[in-house]
Amino acid sequence: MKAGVENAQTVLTLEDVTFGYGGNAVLDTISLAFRSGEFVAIVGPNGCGKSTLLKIMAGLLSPGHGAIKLDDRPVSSFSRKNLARHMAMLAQSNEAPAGMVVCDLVGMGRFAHEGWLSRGTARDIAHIDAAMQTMAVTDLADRRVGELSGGQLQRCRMAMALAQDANILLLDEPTNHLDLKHQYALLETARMQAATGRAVIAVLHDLTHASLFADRIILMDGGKVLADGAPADVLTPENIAAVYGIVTVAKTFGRAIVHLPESAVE
Ligand SMILES: Nc1ncnc2c1ncn2[C@@H]1O[C@H](COP(=O)(O)OP(=O)(O)OP(=O)(O)O)[C@@H](O)[C@H]1O
Repeated sequence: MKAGVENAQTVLTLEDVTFGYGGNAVLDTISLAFRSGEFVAIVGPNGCGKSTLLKIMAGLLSPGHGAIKLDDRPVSSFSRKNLARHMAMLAQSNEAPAGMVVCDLVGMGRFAHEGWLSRGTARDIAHIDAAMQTMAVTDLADRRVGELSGGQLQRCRMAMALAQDANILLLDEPTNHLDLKHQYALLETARMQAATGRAVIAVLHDLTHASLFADRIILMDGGKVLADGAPADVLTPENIAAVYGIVTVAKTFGRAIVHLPESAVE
């Protein structure tokens, strides 16, 4: 565990969660606990159930069996608005209202905090401004969403999630559409969010990024958790071969673990 999060508390738990779409089983008896102050990367091959797991955590899907608890209370017992005060999710889908201007899109992140008489308060505006600055989209504030590039939109959507000011951040492939600089900036932002005590749980495909930025990696395969722990313990060539079916050579650069195809290494 990182320095500074010794007092970390378990904020989200999954107990024996199973889920399937129709008759097709996707998640198989998954039990996990997430703590405040940790940045957890969920990795694994296409179709292994990562996004489904995130949607289950967010209460967007109900498990067939098992329980999901937020601060020891079933997620299903929270109203959507109350849940949004605790959890923000950056979904994989890039859909957003094309005619809306960026500052209003980011402002949608504040809906959980707004009451009938307290809409657009100074506090809301401060959170919106801070989130836009963090994601370097302030200069896009008056642009229409439909006119943005893919990367610009992704950064605005992340700003919306940050504006929500929730204790748990669920990020589904957050670096999608981003260039290298903005990929690193987003992952650094995610790490900083964890450093302030939030639980950050991100689905990532780039294992090097996961090793570089995450405190803990959950490796999934076929709807199950194959490994869960520190990056160096999870991202072994044995685990990569078992899950992705490729033979790799692992090189380390500081925290970063890079898996290169064995056939391409001299
Ligand atoms: N709405 C849906 N209806 C039916 N099947 C679905 C639905 N969404 C996902 N699936 C199936 O569930 C399985 C897990 O999908 P999921 O999106 O969770 O995987 P993933 O690990 O996030 O994949 P990727 O890395 O490709 O994004 C896949 O076989 C997928 O085809």
